Amino acid sequence: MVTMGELWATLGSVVASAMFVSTIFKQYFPYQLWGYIEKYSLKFVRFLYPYIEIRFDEFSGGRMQRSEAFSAIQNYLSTKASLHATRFKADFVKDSQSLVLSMEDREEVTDEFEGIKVWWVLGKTIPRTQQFSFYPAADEKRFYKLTFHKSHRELITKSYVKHVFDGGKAIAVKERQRKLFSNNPSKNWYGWRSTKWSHVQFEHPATFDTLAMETQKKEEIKKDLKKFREGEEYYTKIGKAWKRGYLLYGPPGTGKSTMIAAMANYLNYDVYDLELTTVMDNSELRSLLIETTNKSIIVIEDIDCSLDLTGQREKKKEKDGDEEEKNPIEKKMKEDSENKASKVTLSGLLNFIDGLWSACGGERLIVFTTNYVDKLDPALIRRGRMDKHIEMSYCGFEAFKVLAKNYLDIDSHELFAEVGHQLEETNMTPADVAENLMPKSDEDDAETCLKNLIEGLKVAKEEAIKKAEEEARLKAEKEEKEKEEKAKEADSKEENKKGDETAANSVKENGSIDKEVK
Ligand SMILES: Nc1ncnc2c1ncn2[C@@H]1O[C@H](COP(=O)(O)OP(=O)(O)OP(=O)(O)O)[C@@H](O)[C@H]1O
Ligand SMILES: [Mg+2]
Repeated sequence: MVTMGELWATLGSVVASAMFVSTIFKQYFPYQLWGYIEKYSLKFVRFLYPYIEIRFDEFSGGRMQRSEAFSAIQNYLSTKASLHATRFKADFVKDSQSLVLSMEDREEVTDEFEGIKVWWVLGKTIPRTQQFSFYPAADEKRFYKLTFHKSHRELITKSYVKHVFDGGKAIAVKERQRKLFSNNPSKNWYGWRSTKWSHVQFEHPATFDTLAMETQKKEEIKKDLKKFREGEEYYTKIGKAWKRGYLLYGPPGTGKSTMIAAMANYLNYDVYDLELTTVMDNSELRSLLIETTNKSIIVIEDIDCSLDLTGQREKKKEKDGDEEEKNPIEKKMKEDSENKASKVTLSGLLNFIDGLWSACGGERLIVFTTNYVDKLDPALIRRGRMDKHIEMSYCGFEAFKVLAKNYLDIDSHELFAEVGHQLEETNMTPADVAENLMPKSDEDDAETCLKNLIEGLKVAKEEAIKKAEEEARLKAEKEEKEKEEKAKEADSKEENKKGDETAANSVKENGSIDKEVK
């Protein structure tokens, strides 16, 4: 079989002869004939070299954006290169567990598609300008060159190239290291290499298997997520942006943050942890959200604390208004501190969730968490914005069984019945159950841990009873006070009434005396 090297050697001699012939022609033939000669010599070369070349540059659109095609080809060829090439660049990905080999510069890789052979070469061009550069590598322009026989033009340009892109993208999804992004304060957004989001590798061990929750509820959430992930066509069909809002609510320690991690692991998505208190205003919020990538979960934790959802800021300003004129220096200081505080508003957030943001990109989940669902504005959590509401509640027996399996590696035990009975009577968060179940030393076995939990549940129950009694006492006291106050009020009203009547009577009497006098 002819290799590309041999082909080039043949071509080299043909080109040399052609150049020699062309020099002779230029000397002895008139200028008008050159056009014809060039045309026919090109045809001749094409006849001798029946191959087509396609070049895929690394950067398209200036140097700003790395070409998607280049990355896809790189991924696709990383699997082929390990079979054919002899020189590689090696890299570890995914926690140093798998080695990725990619082609070295100018290395040739052959591939076959439906019995047709094609050649790939990684090339680079170095600019000829003699400029001094701090980053010489940044001036190089790399590209992949695909060569194939011209008789397969149709098949290669349509089917094969698509096959390579799809294959490359699938590998990227599989090999991708997921990231946890946090937003930078806007004062750090500008300057060399600064970004709006910083990231670290996302490596949270939580999964739906380890999440303590009723099985039925868990399955429902998993199905919902799966439907979303595979729903590109469906969302296009119904004319809706490919986004979905989740609201997780429940007391602290019931697993809201853990659920987000499990979701990200299940979907294989990146996580953007959006800290709203460092976002100055709605336009900053917009530019942050626009920079998020697809296949991601955007998380806003404790939404009730990060946003002024009750309009209290407005009220506070009104109250301060009276004092403004009294102390101008204080007023200025107050203004400065207010200017520094976040001015993201509910309407800004809402506009973005279902307004403009819908137009850019898809495949994004937005998850809000709160401990107090009642505090949230109904406008924020209506379906369409927050499509799915999930209540994370106190630990039930099913959730306990998951924790027992996670922490003690047991599916059943004679003490389970007692734990179940106690859980029915006491509200304990999965976080507290987990803490009680965790072995505190090497000597602690499953039985000791379960006994600890039962003890913990009993204590919690007693405390809850005491708290309820205390609350009832306070309530009764308050009611008693209110009653007394009402009685007092009624008394004073009665007295006032009586006073008024006496006065009216005396006026009447005076009037009749006056008449008599007349
Ligand atoms: N449902 C659960 N399943 C498994 N582990 C849980 C669950 N709930 C809580 N935990 C454990 O408790 C810890 C705290 O839970 P998590 O941070 O998810 O609670 P949260 O609901 O986000 O609380 P907060 O409202 O305070 O943010 C977790 O690290 C996890 O180990
Ligand atoms: Mg949390």
